[in-house]
Amino acid sequence: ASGGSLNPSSETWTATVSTLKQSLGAEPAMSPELHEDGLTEILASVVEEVKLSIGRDVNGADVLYSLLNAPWLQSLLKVTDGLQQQKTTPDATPLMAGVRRAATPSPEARELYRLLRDPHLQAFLSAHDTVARKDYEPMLPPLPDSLPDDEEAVRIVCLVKNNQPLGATIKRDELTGEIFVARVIHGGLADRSGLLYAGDKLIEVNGQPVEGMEPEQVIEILAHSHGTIMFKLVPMSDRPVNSQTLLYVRAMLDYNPRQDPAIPCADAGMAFRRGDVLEIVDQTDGLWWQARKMPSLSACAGLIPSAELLRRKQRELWWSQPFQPHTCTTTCDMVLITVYLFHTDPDTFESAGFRRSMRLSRRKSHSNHSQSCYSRCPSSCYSILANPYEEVVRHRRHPQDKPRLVALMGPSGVGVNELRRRLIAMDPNTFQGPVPHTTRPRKHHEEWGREYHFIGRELFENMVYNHRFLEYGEYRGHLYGTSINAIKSVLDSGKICVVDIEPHGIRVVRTHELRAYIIFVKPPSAARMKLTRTNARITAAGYVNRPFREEDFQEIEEEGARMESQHCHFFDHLIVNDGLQDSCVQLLAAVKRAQDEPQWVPASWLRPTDVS
Ligand SMILES: Nc1ncnc2c1ncn2[C@@H]1O[C@H](COP(=O)(O)OP(=O)(O)OP(=O)(O)O)[C@@H](O)[C@H]1O
Repeated sequence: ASGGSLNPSSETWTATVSTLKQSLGAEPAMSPELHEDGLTEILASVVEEVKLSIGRDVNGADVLYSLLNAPWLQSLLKVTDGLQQQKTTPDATPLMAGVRRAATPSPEARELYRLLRDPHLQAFLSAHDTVARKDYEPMLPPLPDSLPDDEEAVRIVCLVKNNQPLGATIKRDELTGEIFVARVIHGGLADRSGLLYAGDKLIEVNGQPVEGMEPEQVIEILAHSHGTIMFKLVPMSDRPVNSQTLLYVRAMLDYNPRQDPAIPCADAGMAFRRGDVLEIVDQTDGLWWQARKMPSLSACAGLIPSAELLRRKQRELWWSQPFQPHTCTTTCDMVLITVYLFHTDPDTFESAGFRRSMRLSRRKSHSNHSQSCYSRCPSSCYSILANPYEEVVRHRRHPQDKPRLVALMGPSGVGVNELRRRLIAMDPNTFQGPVPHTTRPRKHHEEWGREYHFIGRELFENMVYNHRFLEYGEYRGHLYGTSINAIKSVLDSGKICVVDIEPHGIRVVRTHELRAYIIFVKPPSAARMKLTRTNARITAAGYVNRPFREEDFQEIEEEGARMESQHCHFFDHLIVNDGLQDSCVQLLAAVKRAQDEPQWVPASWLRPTDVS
C-alpha cells in the first residue's frame, strides 16, 4: 500500500491524506493525527484483524457482521470514495468557469475569479491540466507492422513538422542512385531532434521509397507533408564526433546565397556583408561551412561558402578576366612620393603635445579610383581574396596594457584633422599625435623630438625601405613622414595616440604591432555640408586655403561613399561628421569604448609568434 503508485508526488499525497482526514471525520479507529503513513497503518491493522479472525473458531456470520461494521473497513471505504472524487476532477481550468457561473457571486468569488484570470495563474492551471492529462508529447503514428528482419540496420525516424524548415539537405549518389542526408544544419529541427545525421541513407519518406529519385522529388515530398514526417533510413555506421572548436571570422566580402547558383540549398544559405562577424559552427564539409551571424540571435545556422571555395571561385574569376593595367591605388601600399604635398605649418604648434597636422594633402585626382579591386587587382588586393575570412577573437584590453591606437580615416575635407585636433586639445594628457620625422634643417626655436625628429635623407630613405613609415611625402625638396616608432613611443608613454590615415595606411596600422581601432569619418550629404561648412576652409591642391565650393561637397560625398564601400570591413566604428560638437562627443565615446570594452580583433594580434 505504497502511496507512490497512487500519487506521483509527495505534495499530491499530502493533499490526498488531508482529503481523507476530512472524509474520515472523527472516526474512532483513526488516529486524529493521521500522517502520511496513516493509510499503511490502517491496511496493516486490517491484515492483522483478518489474521486473528481466521485463527479463531467462530460463527462465519458473526465474522462477516463484525467485518462489515469494523471501523477500519468504514475508513477504507471512505478512502476509496476520496480517491474516486480526486480522479474525476483532473482539470483545473474548469474551476474558473465554475466560479464564473455563480449566479450572484460574493465578493470573495469575484476576487477568486479575478485571481484565477491572472495570466500566470492561467499558465499554471494550463500546465497542471497538461500534466494531469499526460499530454506531454505529440502523438506519433504507430510504427509499421512489417519491419524488416535486419531491424538493427534500419531506423524509423518520425519528426513533427512545424513552420520551421527541416534543417537538413540531401544528396544523391550518382552511381547507386541512393539518397543520403548531406548535412544537418546546426540548431535546425533535424539537429535538435538528434535523430538525423549527415551520411544517413534514406530508404523511404512517408512510406514512399526514395531510391532512384532526384533530390528535388524527395524535397517535393517533404514540402507537401504536413504534421509528421516519417523517414525510414539506414544510419551511417561511423557517426563523426563533433569535436570542432568554434571559430569566429570577419567577412572580407559580401555574400548572397540567392545569387549563388552553386549553393546546395539557397534556403539553407546565409547572406552576410563585409565586416560582419560570423561564428563558424561546422567546417566538416570542406566547401560549405555552417555559420551564425554575431551577435547570434538565431539558434539556427546557415550555409556559407568555405574560405577554400571562395578562393577557388576568385581564382577562376580572375583568370577569366582580361588583363588590365593595375590602377587601383586604394588598397596597394605604393605611395608615390611626388604626388603628395604637406600642408603643415611647422612654425605653428601648441605646447601640450599638439602640433598642426602632419597629414599629407589629399586633394588630388581620384579619377582612377573607380577600378574595382574585387576581381582585377592582381597584387596586394588579391590578398583579400586569398583570405576572404579573417579569424577574429573577442578581446578586452587589460588595464595594464598599452592604450589602443586610434586611427581616423575619411575623405579629404570631411573634417578628420579638425576632429583629431579637437580631441587632443580636449585632454592633451590623455591624447597625443605622433611626432613626425623630417629631413629639413632644424630652425633655431625647434627642439629635436618636440616639433620633429630631424634626420638625414639617407636614414629617412632607409626607414622608407624598411616600411617604418605610416605615410610620408616630399614638400619643397624635404621629406616628411609619420613613423611607426613615433606612434609606438606615444603608446609606450601611456597616452592614446591619435593618427589620421589614408586607405593605404589601413594595412600598416591593422597589425600585431599597432593594433589600431579604425574610425571612419563619414561625410553627411552634400546639401548638409553646404549648410554646416559656411565658415570652413579647405586645403586645395598647391596648398591653397580657400572656402568650400559647391563641387567640393559633391566630391567629398562621392569619395566618402567610395571609401566606405571599399574599406568598410576594416572600420571598427563610423561617425557621420554633421554637427562638429556632436561628432566630438561621439568620437570621445568611441575612443573610450575602444580602450575599455571588448572588441573583435584579428586573432593574429594575440598570437605572439605570428608575424603580421
Ligand atoms: N562638422 C563640421 N562642421 C563644420 N565645419 C567643419 C566640420 N568638420 C570640419 N569642418 C571644417 O572643415 C574644414 C576642413 O576640415 P579638415 O581640415 O579637418 O578636413 P580634413 O578631412 O582633414 O581634410 P584634409 O586632409 O584635406 O585637410 C575645416 O575648416 C574644419 O574646421
